[in-house]
Amino acid sequence: MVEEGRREQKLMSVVRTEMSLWRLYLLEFSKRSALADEEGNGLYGSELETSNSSRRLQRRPMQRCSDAPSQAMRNQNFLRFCLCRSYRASPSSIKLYQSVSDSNRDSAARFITCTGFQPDVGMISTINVEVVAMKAFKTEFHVLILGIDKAGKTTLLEKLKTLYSNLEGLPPDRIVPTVGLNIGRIEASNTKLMFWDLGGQVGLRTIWEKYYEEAHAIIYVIDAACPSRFEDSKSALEKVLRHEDLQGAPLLILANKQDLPGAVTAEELARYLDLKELDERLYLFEAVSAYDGRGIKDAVDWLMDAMERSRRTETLRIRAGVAAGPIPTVGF
Ligand SMILES: Nc1nc2c(ncn2[C@@H]2O[C@H](COP(=O)(O)OP(=O)(O)OP(=O)(O)O)[C@@H](O)[C@H]2O)c(=O)[nH]1
Ligand SMILES: [Mg+2]
Repeated sequence: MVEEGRREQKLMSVVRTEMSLWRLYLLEFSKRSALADEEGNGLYGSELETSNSSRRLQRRPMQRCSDAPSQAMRNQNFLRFCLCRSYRASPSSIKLYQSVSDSNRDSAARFITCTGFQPDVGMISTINVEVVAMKAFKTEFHVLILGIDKAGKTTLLEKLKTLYSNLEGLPPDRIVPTVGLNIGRIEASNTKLMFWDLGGQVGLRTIWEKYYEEAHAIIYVIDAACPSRFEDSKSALEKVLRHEDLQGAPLLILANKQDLPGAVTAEELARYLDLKELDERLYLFEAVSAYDGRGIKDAVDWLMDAMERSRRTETLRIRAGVAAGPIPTVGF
């Protein structure tokens, strides 16, 4: 009892504001979901309901208050936001439901029940959260690394492996021009990324488009220290951007080889390329060196964020059949 009282006290000190309350739940939530994720599964609500904090809160009587709908909406939005951050999922792949029906249980989607308690307005509410794309949380993002020959694509891929995995990537002096495809897998901030690095020689560029449909994003590498090849880089990139299979794919343009004295900056490169095909695509120019690694982490951070926000990611998820689910209920 004393132990329980202490727990309650501790809980209530955390539950001072709505924000901290939700953080508490999400802590619980993410711990358990992460466990389940390792087995490739999500969680059912009942599993979460057995957690101490949830059980404690659920015992309180249900009440309603006058501004319940707006509070509920605020909660939902905040919860959705937190889930997006926690799982790097896109907001629309997370749907909140009023209740979990038996038919839902049969679906591939998993349910997680969180109990919400708002001390400020004295309202207790139960939100059943269906994370429709539970599997999608562990979806691998496919990133195409493109660019003309000798831009430094494979060197970049090997550097990414060194920076983001336990494997030491190949040193630059062991890298040869790419004829087929190099694949690299890394995990950054709980997100899995798979890179496809293709050969950039003229005769090999026709193969690029075979990978477009499945790609979440493109990294386009340019040798920033070699202005004589900018024109070739620009026209190859424009062709990539015109391809309809890459519609909406976020684009990260890397001004590589910054360790070399003559390398132009990302801004100079952007000015030079003067791309007209960007439309509403998310894009960024970033100065990097695949040799010494500068700029790479910032570039990868941006890329992950862009892929999460990108509508294309959602489209690919839907195509893979993971985002299908019942119609969400708004408010409760
Ligand atoms: N100084 C410097 N050299 C680099 C850098 N990145 C790549 N290189 C060199 O540029 C040359 C081409 O690098 P690769 O990684 O093979 O280029 P690639 O784009 O994969 O070329 P393809 O496979 O033919 O399309 C090699 O000599 C690399 O050592 C860099 O950041 N700085
Ligand atoms: Mg290569």
